[in-house]
Amino acid sequence: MMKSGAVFLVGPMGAGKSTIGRLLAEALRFEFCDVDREIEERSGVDIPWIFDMEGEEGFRDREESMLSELSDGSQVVISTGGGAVLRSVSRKLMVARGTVIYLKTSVEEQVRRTARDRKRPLLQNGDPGTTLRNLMALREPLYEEIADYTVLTDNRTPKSVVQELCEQLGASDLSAQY
Ligand SMILES: Nc1ncnc2c1ncn2[C@@H]1O[C@H](COP(=O)(O)OP(=O)(O)O)[C@@H](O)[C@H]1O
Ligand SMILES: O=C(O)C1=C[C@@H](OP(=O)(O)O)[C@@H](O)[C@H](O)C1
Ligand SMILES: [Mg+2]
Repeated sequence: MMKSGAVFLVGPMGAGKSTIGRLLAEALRFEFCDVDREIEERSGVDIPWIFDMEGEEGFRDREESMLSELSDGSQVVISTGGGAVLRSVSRKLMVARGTVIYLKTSVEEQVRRTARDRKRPLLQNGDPGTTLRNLMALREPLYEEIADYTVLTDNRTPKSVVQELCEQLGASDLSAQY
């Protein structure tokens, strides 16, 4: 069942957080926010630019404060970026403010889904498979630590993931219409 407050999607790059967040919000008739897109829209610069000019820690500062600002309400689905769980302040905030869903995805699938995208600075140097495997080793314990629900996304359409989420959240009537 859903706690009161927001619904947070966490998981690695390519898990489908941005895609599934939008669809889940439609199905639940909630608002939708993507932390990365909000940062870009409000600052007028893109994420690669922020990483270049301010470094990863500069981006993490922006991410932490945007997550806090966006999640101060209910009936909202919030898609985070893959590294949002790195800050303990953000992990505590998500646990306190709502329901956390971990979209679990194999590294092989993450590689396939991110292959054509040049907008993820952490994947622009070196072998993406190696990078994603190393990031998962560090981050998966953090996703697992805060998740209320874990859903596997390999070999599934976004629609089928959304359907399962609606059922887990106790909104299966809406997922049926959807
Ligand atoms: N369940 C899925 N099955 C197949 N492709 C998916 C699935 N979820 C997302 N995708 C695709 O993978 C890519 C990355 O998805 P995205 O939502 O940006 O992931 P994230 O926000 O977790 O990094 C997009 O091209 C999207 O269309
Ligand atoms: O894993 C990460 O550290 C990042 C993931 C990206 O979001 P997605 O997970 O939506 O790709 C974005 O926040 C930034 O490029 C950093
Ligand atoms: Mg995303």
